Amino acid sequence: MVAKQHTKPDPHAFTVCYVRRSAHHRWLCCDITFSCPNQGLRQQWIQAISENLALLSHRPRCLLVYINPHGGRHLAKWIYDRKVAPLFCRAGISTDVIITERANHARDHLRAQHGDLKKYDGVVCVGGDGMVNEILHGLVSRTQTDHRVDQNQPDAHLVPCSLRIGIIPAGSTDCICYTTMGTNDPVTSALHIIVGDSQPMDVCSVHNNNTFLKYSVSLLGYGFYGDVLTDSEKKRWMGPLRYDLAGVKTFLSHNYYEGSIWFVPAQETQGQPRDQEQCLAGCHVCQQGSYSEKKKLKHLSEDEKFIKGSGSEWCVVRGKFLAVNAATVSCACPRSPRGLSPSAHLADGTADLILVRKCSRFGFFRHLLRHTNADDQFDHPFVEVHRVRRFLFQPKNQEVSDSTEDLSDSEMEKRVKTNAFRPICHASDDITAQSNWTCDGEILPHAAIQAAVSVMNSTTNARQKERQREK
Ligand SMILES: Nc1ncnc2c1ncn2[C@@H]1O[C@H](COP(=O)(O)OP(=O)(O)OP(=O)(O)O)[C@@H](O)[C@H]1O
Repeated sequence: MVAKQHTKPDPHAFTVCYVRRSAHHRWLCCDITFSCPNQGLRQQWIQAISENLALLSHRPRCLLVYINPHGGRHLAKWIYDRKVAPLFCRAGISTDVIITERANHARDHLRAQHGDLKKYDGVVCVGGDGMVNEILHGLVSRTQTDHRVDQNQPDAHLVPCSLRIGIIPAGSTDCICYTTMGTNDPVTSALHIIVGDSQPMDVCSVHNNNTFLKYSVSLLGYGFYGDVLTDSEKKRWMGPLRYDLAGVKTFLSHNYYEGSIWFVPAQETQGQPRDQEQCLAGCHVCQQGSYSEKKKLKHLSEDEKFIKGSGSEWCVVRGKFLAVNAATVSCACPRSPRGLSPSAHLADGTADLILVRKCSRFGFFRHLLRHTNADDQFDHPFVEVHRVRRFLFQPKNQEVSDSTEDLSDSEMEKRVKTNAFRPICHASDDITAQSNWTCDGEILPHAAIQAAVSVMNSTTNARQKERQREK
C-alpha cells in the first residue's frame, strides 16, 4: 500500500503496508518490513515503490469527509479519528473534514458546491444509512442540476456522479455498507476507499405526483417497515435499541393497508428473486443487466425510452398488505445476514418488490423470523415477490375511479405517455389512515409514489463481496 522509511532498530530497513483478507469479508492493514544491505538500496526500493503507487490514478489523493456525530451510538467521530484517519494519513490522502451540525447539512453543502468539488477524488460518509442517503441525494442532485437533467421526470436518464461515495459505517443498521461489502467494519471500508475500489449501484428515484422526492439505494418500505421507522424516530435517544422496541410495537399492532401496486417486471434480466443466486464479485447478472440496459436504450429517443421501460408490460396487484417492500439490493445487515431479498443484485437495474398480504400474526411472525435464518422467507402463501424495473403504489383512498386493470396494452402505453398516472398519484394531506414509506431508513411522508430503478456507475468505493473459502 505504501512504503515508508524505518529508522529503528535497523536503519537500512523499510516497511510496506498491505491489505490482507480476513474472515467474514474483513480486510486488515498489515506491515511487512524489508531489510537492505545499505542505505542506497533502501532509497532505490522506496523510490520505486512510491513511483509505482503514484501511477495508480484510481486511488484517491484528496477526500471530502462528512461525519454525523449523532448517528448510531454517537461514535462516528471516535471511529473516524481512531480507525480511519490514521490509515488515510499512512496512504498519503489529504482530507477536508466536516462534522455535520444538523440533518441535511451534508446534502445542502454538496448541493451548494459548484466548481469546488473538482479538487476532491471522492466523498466519505461516516454515519449510517440515512447519512449515506443524504450524501447520495446531494451528490446525485448536484450532478443532475449541472447536466440540466429534470429530476421531476420519473423517466429521466440519470447522469452518473464523477465522485464516488466511501461509506464508513457508524450508524445503527449500516445496511448499505454491509450489503455491498459483506461487513460493517470501518477499517475494511477505509481500505476499500484507499485502494480506489469502485462499485456501480442500482439507484431508485422516487416521485410523487411527478415531483421528485428522493433517491434510494437499499429499501423502500411501506406498511410494517414504514411504521417501525416512524415510531423509532420518536425514540432516537435510545440508539439502535429503538428499532427493537418499535418493531415489537408495530408487530403487535398488526396494521394492514389497502392499495394497488402497478409494476413493470424485469423480463430480460437473467436472475430471479428466488433463484438462490448471490450477487458476488464478477456477478454475471449485474454485468448482463447494465449491458442490456445500455444496449436497449442507446438508439431510442427520450419518449421511446419511457414507453419501452414502462409501457406495455404493466401488471397490477390489489389487496390489503401488511408490508410492501422494494429491495434494490439484498438489504443484508448483521441482524439479517442474508437480507430482505437474498438474491437481489447490486447493479442489475432492478428491485425486488415483496408484497406481504394480510395474514395471521403467527404467519407474519414466521415470515419475519425467516429473515434471520436460512429458510426461504418468500415460501408463504401470503407473500409474493417480483423483480421489477419500476413500480407505482396507490393507497386505497386515492385510487382512480376507472380500473386500469382491463386496459389493452396500447391504451396503457398511451396513458403512461400522457402522464395518466398524474391524477392517481395525487398526494393527500390526510395521511392518518395510511402508512409512510421508509427510504433507506428515513421517513418519506407520502403514501402514493412512483419509483424507477437505474444502474449508476462508480457510485461507491466498494467492491462486490468475494466468495469466501470454506474453512
Ligand atoms: N448533526 C446532526 N444532528 C442531527 N441529525 C443529523 C446530523 N447530521 C446528520 N443527521 C441526520 O441523522 C440521520 C440519521 O443518521 P445516520 O443514518 O447516520 O444514523 P442512524 O439512523 O442511527 O443509522 P442507520 O440509518 O444505519 O439506521 C440522517 O438522516 C441525517 O440526515
